[in-house]
Amino acid sequence: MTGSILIVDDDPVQRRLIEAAVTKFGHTAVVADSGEAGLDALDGPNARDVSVVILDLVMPGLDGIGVLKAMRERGIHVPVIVQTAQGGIETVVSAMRHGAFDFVVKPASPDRLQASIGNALKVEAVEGEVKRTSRRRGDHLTFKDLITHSPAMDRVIRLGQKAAASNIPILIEGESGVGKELVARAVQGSSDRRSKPFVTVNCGAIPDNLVESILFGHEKGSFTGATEKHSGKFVEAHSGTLFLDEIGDLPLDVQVKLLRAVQDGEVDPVGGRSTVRVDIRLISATHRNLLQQVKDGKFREDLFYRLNVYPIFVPPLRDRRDDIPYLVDHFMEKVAPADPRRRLNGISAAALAMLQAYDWPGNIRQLENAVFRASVLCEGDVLTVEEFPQIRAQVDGTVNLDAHSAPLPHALPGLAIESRGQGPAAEDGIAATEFDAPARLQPRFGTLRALDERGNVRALADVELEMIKLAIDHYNGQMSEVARRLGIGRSTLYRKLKEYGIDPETGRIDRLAS
Ligand SMILES: Nc1ncnc2c1ncn2[C@@H]1O[C@H](COP(=O)(O)OP(=O)(O)OP(=O)(O)O)[C@@H](O)[C@H]1O
Repeated sequence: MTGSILIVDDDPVQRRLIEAAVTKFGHTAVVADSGEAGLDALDGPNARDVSVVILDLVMPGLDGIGVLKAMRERGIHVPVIVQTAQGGIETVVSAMRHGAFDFVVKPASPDRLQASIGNALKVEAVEGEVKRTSRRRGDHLTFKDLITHSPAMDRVIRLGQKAAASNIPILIEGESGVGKELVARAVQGSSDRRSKPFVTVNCGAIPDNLVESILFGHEKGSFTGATEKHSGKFVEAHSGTLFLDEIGDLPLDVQVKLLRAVQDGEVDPVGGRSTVRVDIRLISATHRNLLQQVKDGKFREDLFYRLNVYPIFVPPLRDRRDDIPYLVDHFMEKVAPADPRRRLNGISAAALAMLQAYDWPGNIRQLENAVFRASVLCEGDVLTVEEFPQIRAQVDGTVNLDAHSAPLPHALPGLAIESRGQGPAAEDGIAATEFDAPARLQPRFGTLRALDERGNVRALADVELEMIKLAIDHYNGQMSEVARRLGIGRSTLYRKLKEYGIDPETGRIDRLAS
């Protein structure tokens, strides 16, 4: 299988090396010398038909993570193979969280690169088919489309259903990839506005100087580049729902205008002489702590209270691990080929235990990508730990996978594991009656991995980072105790936390390593 491969790297030597390798494998190479040029090749007027992207992580200007984010915001689903000089686990996590398909450490061996491109092309081919099939379902999502069996999500569904019956502004909070947009769509799909427009704006993805015109519209000639009149997202969403994602990223001056639009139901297009009345249902979402943003002077307090009339918090996947088997089944089903003979029979108990033990920093989006990739690349008839190499690399050593190599004795209700399509229950389409949840594995606390995913000794900095996180967890965030036990001063500890981007409150990494 061959395709057109976009190579995004600021280093000319590296670019040429990859280009030569890609061409040798029989693919067509397209090169871009910056993140911006890479995006341009994928989107907009210069867009080319690209099947796979090979992306450098560290670049001046728009870096690799920035490109991954922008691709997601713009709905570009081309598989991305990330390459970087660092092979630290945090870098892998960061790239995978942002939707990277695979990860190679520079200098990548030709074999590794070829295998990775081959896999990406396979996934790309199936993904196109899945997109076409799922689009047929139409746009009306309801709360029934949310796959969940966890009490933590009951509250979300209850609040969402109630909100759907009114026009009250909703603020959906939760980490990236937890399903905030899905909840917003379910609210719209369960409301009277279901057949009206649902307009999404990702406030974090728009350049600051264009936010105002994109939201409120502009008149022709109102600024350089405004060659046509543009109605703006508020007007587009008239009579329907406007979903403002990443609202915490909105610049302060635009917040003033948003407040007026929310309060008075009127917008002022840039360069326009008159105001335009709009009737919209507003749903905002953020992965940030908006209240903290208010305290830090980054978000207007008056706007916060206007938006936060009805808050809904969507919990991270690690707080609802019971959903994982159901989600895995759902995502496997989504990519399953129509031909029943080519379908997978399920997932092994060990693989499921591993997925349940993992923390999923990229939440459901990351799980969806992992299952998708695993299903397409699986050569057997059951998904095993081998099909989740990136997750395995992170869980290995903290979870005893061998203890879970035996098949699961029973299926979950409505979910067959390692026995799909076999046995009387499955044949009847009836699930096993006895609920025998797969054993939940907790990582063995106090264990640090010494080797990386390629079997080499891990860098000291990575081990140090993990050790600090473990200590914070172990001593419940008591920083004096953490510093004392690690044998360093408090100021050294705080300096290290800053260096690694660890939030002293939570012990979690805020900054993305690259
Ligand atoms: N409960 C669920 N059942 C099935 N699929 C889900 C569920 N929650 C999320 N997903 C899927 O996970 C992916 C991420 O969800 P979504 O885009 O809604 O997350 P988000 O919180 O809005 O992310 P971000 O903050 O990055 O915008 C989507 O493909 C979505 O369909």
